[in-house]
Amino acid sequence: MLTIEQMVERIQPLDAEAMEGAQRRLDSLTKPPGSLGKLEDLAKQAAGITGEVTPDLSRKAVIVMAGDHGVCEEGVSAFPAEVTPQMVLNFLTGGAAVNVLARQAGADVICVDIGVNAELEHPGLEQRKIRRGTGNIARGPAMTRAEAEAAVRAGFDLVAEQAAQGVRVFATGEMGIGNTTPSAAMMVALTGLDPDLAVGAGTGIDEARRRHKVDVVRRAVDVNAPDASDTMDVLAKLGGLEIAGLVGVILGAAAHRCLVVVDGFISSAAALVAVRLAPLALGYMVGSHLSMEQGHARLMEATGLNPVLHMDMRLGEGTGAVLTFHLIEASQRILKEMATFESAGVSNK
Ligand SMILES: O=C(O)c1ccc[n+]([C@@H]2O[C@H](COP(=O)([O-])O)[C@@H](O)[C@H]2O)c1
Ligand SMILES: Cc1cc2nc[nH]c2cc1C
Repeated sequence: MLTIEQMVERIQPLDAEAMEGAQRRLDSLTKPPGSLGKLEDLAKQAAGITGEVTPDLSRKAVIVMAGDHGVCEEGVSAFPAEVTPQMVLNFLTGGAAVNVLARQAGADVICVDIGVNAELEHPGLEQRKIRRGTGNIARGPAMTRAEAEAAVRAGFDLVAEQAAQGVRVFATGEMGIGNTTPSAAMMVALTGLDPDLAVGAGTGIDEARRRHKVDVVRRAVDVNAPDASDTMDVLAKLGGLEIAGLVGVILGAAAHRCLVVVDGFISSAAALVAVRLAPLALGYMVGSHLSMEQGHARLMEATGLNPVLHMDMRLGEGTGAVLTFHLIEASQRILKEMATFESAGVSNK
């Protein structure tokens, strides 16, 4: 059983030699140097991550972590908490948005019950429940430190299993009614940002309810008084089980030299925790889209991620990250299929 420190120690810097090889290959292709912009960055990053200039990135998976939130009793979401287990069944029968987009991208959907407040049974469900939902963060801690560590470990171990089966590209997905509240609370605790700028409309609350949610976030940070220099303390006191699970997914992907595409607001809160625990993990992450959730741009900036897509989405589930799989595939095809100046007989300057 790995400790958080042992997971972090397994993360190595990107392979500079492979990145230089990818740069040389890109510069030999029939285009002005750098003219494919972020597609070139993605190709170089994939080389640095895998250690190969033209890696096999055909196996892709989105890991959808599901968990419930005690803070829902404060009236912070536009939807009732029952939607979390209901949507888990929808993921398992293939009817959710992420299922559709993953089918199109040729990616597996792995649905994980890490903290749903219901007993769920389905042959396709990854059962890794730590507890049935978190405590209400407006009144006390979300979970114990041991529970937070167990949830991180669950995500790390799942990625280890998938990487052993050949998956090289992961997307972070989540489902949890109420989870924009703990995400905003963690962001406030870790960055010192004004809660009014971190709290957004989530599933679609009106401005009066958003102001109430700002107050709930303020109370959560005051009541729990997490130590901002102790990232696991912030995660345990203010986080969520699916958020902690995604921290493990990100650390696991980095430790196993896989790409991990970070989805929207909640996934980015997990990414911020992951970079605070393991700064080297940032090199393994790919920013996907800029969510409509207020605070996402600042959260990505605090994490060091850049969004490649601006699609006005705010669904979660990993939908924006799975869309970004197409751009990763595009960058690989450029590396592998374009003619070189030499092969095509095109003058290079
Ligand atoms: O990914 C995002 O940027 C995002 C923004 C707003 C809402 N969500 C999703 O909506 C749920 C959380 O919203 P809420 O209002 O219940 O806190 C949860 O299931 C998330 O997957 C996701
Ligand atoms: C229906 C529904 C689907 C979702 N998927 C992710 N968060 C969600 C929230 C709701 C309410």
